[in-house]
Amino acid sequence: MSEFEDFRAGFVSVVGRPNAGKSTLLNAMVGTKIAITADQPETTRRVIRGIVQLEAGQLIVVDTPGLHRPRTLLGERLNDMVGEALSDVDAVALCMPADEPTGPGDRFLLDLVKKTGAPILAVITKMDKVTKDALAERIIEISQMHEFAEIVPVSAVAGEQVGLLASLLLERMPLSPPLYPRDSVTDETEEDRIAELIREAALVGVREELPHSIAVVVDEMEERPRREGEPVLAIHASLYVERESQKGIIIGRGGARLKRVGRSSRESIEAMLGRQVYLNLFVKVAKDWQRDPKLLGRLGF
Ligand SMILES: Nc1nc2c(ncn2[C@@H]2O[C@H](COP(=O)(O)OP(=O)(O)OP(=O)(O)O)[C@@H](O)[C@H]2O)c(=O)[nH]1
Repeated sequence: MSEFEDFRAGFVSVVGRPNAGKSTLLNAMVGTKIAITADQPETTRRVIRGIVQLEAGQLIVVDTPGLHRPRTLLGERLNDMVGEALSDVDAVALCMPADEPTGPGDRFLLDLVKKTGAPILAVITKMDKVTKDALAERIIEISQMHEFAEIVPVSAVAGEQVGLLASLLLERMPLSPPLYPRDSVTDETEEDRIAELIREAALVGVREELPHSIAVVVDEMEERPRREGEPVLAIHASLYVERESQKGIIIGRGGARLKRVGRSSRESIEAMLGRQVYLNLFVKVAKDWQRDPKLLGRLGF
């Protein structure tokens, strides 16, 4: 009998309108921080795979950028990524918040994911935000939308029913040996994850169009020997904005804001890597990068 005879492994697409709680759910399922979260909608830019390692199998979770009407080339690319993320999945988790009624965005997404032919599980996110009665009503409302494979209320923040959701998804995965090493949590590179942590820190408290103008690239990482103890990891990263005026906002009076961003991203990078790092952040202007195909490519889109 082979080691993985009853093992299941497959791909799950997590979809939902902006701010539905997809990234928080993904992090809770994986058990570590893979996707960054923020209060502003449309924080998620790239398709991130988180790998949920379970006793009896592996869920490769694809996090999709919130669907929205494309206004820029970046917007169009994001929507293309949603299409790619949806092809060839074994199950879809359609996230809808408990504290907001069903809207046209949810129905649009439902029609889109129906085309995959994969089982669709309705996930009612943020259940901690509503009363039991309100949740019961929301379940009824969602059950009338479509014949879902399951309707699962969860709270990623409180960790409620996240494990149940994972096992309901796993039941729908094909029998397969592990698709990724048993100890990996993502297929993102370390550089990408570091850049995302810096972007997350830079997003705190910024408003209007600025969040979409920020991109982060890790330029270089080097081991720096020290006279005593372990070497320190030096990270050089560039934080791009689209206009000179935005540079001032990011840097802040006397560099105070940039210092805060540097400190908090260094702390989260150290927590992720479990070691001390030295972070060197540069703020640069890449004029209108969201509309410039060459710059988009260079910034990793
Ligand atoms: N109370 C509560 N808040 C939650 C829960 N899950 C997510 N949130 C909050 O909802 C907001 C949006 O969460 P995200 O996970 O970034 O949402 P998203 O769907 O990935 O958003 P996009 O990147 O816009 O697609 C954040 O402020 C989260 O803290 C939950 O279970 N309970």
